[in-house]
Amino acid sequence: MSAYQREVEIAQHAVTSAAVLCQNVRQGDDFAALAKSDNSPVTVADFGSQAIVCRAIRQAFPDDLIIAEENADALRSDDQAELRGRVVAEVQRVLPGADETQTLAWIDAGVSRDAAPRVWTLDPIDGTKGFLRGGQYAVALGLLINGQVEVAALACPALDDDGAIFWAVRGAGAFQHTPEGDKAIAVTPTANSAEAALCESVESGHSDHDQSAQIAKTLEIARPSVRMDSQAKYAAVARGDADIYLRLPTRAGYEEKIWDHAAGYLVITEAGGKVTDIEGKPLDFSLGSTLKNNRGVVATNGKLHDTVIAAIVAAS
Ligand SMILES: Nc1ncnc2c1ncn2[C@@H]1O[C@H](COP(=O)(O)O)[C@@H](O)[C@H]1OP(=O)(O)O
Ligand SMILES: [Mg+2]
Ligand SMILES: [Mg+2]
Ligand SMILES: [Mg+2]
Repeated sequence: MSAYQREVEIAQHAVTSAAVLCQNVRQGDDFAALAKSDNSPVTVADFGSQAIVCRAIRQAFPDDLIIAEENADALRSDDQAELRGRVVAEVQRVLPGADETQTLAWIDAGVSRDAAPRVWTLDPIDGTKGFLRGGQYAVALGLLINGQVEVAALACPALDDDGAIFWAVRGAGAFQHTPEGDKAIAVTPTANSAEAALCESVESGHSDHDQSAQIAKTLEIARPSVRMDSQAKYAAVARGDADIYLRLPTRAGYEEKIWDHAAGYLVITEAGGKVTDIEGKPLDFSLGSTLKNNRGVVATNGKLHDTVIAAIVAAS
């Protein structure tokens, strides 16, 4: 039996169920968002997805901690009774018999923020803006042991025709789930930056598009950059659809959240690629909920990594 076999099974199953909930919501006629205190959107599906995944982890591994993006505070308020009811109803479609008290408690199982020897990190919907605009989004789950990402499960429900599920275990490879079984995935062999495909966020507030254009020019990249929401970008590089993912800081002081990167990081790394910050430093997942020792993220097929970092240094 391979290491973390049970964790992989639970994680894969959890993100797959959560993806079903998200697609159910997206296929409905109303998935309006609530604005959080930082003005970013959160929907019925973000809450429902977090409930599904946290429940699965709680049941299988009752002692594990979970650092997840959302919490149930807004849902508990009297003036959000309608939203709360819709979240419970969506959870019940996937888990018949779930009640309101349970649903809110499952969501709040994800409120840990500190580092721990064994802690999961969850983005119930990564790319909520993509979810809302009909673009890419992901359900991203990682297991950190002593600050290292050991297990990852990444559901990209809007990728390909029927969605795509990726998973990885440190030291054991990265895989895409298919009806015929799990298929190992690998990054491209591209070593010439002029032939590379670059991807980045749709949101210019999340990653500096002007600077990436300048870097693409330095690298003599001929193709226009592919803009995509969420950790689907990590999946794209991991399976060879793209060669480079740039996330260039737009403002000083923004600390990247671990749930925005842990799963994608392991999937690319295990597919043969490399992930660092914009200075080429390894991402440090050991510091709690943010990557406070890093700035931005650069993910590549590995072969292009040093060239890309040099181009970023030259552009800044
Ligand atoms: N200033 C920022 N720089 C980088 N990422 C950000 C910034 N503000 C929000 N994000 C995060 O970027 C993620 C989406 O990435 P992408 O644009 O690649 O799809 C979201 O999880 C979002 O976090 P949040 O959920 O708190 O809004
Ligand atoms: Mg996110
Ligand atoms: Mg999110
Ligand atoms: Mg969010």
